[in-house]
Amino acid sequence: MSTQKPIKLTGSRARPLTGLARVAGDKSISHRSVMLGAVAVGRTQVEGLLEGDDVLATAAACRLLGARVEQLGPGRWQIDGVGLGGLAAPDQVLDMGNSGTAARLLLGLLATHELSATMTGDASLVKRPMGRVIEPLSRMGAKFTARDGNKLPLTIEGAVLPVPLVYELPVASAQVKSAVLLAGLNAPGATSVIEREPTRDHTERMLGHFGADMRVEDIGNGKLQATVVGRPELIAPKDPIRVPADPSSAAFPCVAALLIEGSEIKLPDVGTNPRRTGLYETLREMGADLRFENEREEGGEPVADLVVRASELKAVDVPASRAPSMIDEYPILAVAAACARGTTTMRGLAELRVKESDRLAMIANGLAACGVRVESGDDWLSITGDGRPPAGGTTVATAFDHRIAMSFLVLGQVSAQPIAVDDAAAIATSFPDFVALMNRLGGSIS
Ligand SMILES: O=C(O)C1=C[C@@H](OP(=O)(O)O)[C@@H](O)[C@H](O)C1
Ligand SMILES: C=C(OP(=O)(O)O)C(=O)O
Repeated sequence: MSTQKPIKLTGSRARPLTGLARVAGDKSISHRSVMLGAVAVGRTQVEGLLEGDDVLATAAACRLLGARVEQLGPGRWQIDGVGLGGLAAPDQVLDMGNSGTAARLLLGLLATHELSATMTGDASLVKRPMGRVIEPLSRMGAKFTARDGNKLPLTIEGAVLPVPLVYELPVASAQVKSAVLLAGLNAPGATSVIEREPTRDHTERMLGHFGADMRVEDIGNGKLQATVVGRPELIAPKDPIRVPADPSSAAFPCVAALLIEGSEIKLPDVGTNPRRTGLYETLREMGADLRFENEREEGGEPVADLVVRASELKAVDVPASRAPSMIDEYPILAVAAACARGTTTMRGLAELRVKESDRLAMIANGLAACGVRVESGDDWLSITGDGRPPAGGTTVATAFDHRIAMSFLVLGQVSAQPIAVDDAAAIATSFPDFVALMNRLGGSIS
């Protein structure tokens, strides 16, 4: 949570959104390109890197660990790697800010480097569970001293003799999967992660792109096993990595355009990795007029241009099995559901409770304050709309959560009365250009 002065912003009834919306680079892919660049041999070039606070925290940490990480121009970065095993002990605490991805993935890399480092984060990150990575990484030989045993700040001592691991994920988490695979990079032999519910696979794809011996197999019973063979020659790719626009960020202008009558927008170069597109599938089921055009592949990731037209939405049941492919999109889906006709039920949401805020509670309380009928349980939400936007006319608490802030600013642009958010500063963690982009399209956030 920021120590800076809160930034209060208000979303008010907007004109139809039109035009081209270039959305910021994918956060997950940006973190990974900097981290893999830092441990590869040679110079990794990146285009379209997300320059949000979360990724800048990864860049700063990789510098403290000895890699050269430089910005050449807007979105254009280069990383001179130290080679696998070459990370150096940092002479300062690694501050991962608000970013769970930065903290957990970096702990993976550090776990098999013979060094000691202390890591912390902001008031939100220090509340989030780290036991989920401490447990497997300890089995690989790393040692941890953590506040309350499983929270930041913590000190990690990387393994002197790393042990490879076969690990079945107890929770559907790409961050835990990635932490174990990244630790496996500098362990002898093969390290595998087994998952029952497929989570985003950017680490697997990018490891392949850097030349690692990486394979993913279907091992039956609905399980996938991702295996990396340790101590590969990890080589900086010849061509720059082009980071697609983030489908999780594109979700906000997309839902705004669906809800604001008369809108039609185009979002170029959006990542369409099927492990990330659950929201778009759900919106289509709700009757959304959205289509992906010009589908292609760039740097091992599928991308397309997303065209969205205002649509009348109807309620749907969102199955728990879809949660991993849209885990960050429930706040904005809840906004769409509040304006749809009927009762939308979303299940399998337990993980929402351990994000930047308890998102399940923040969505339920925020929508109720805006006049929406909401019910919730431990891991589910149901939202009833009558096909028209709700009353609004309130200030919603965000708990320094970027996705909560952006979601309610979208709702404020369609609700009968404006909706303010108490602090929009966190938006800079993932989508620094959000307010300017929305207003350029015809939105009304000030
Ligand atoms: O691996 C990643 O880049 C991410 C994985 C997800 O977290 P979990 O692994 O905790 O589900 C997601 O919520 C986060 O925004 C980014
Ligand atoms: C959960 C998120 O990120 P992280 O876990 O990296 O903080 C998010 O961006 O919604």
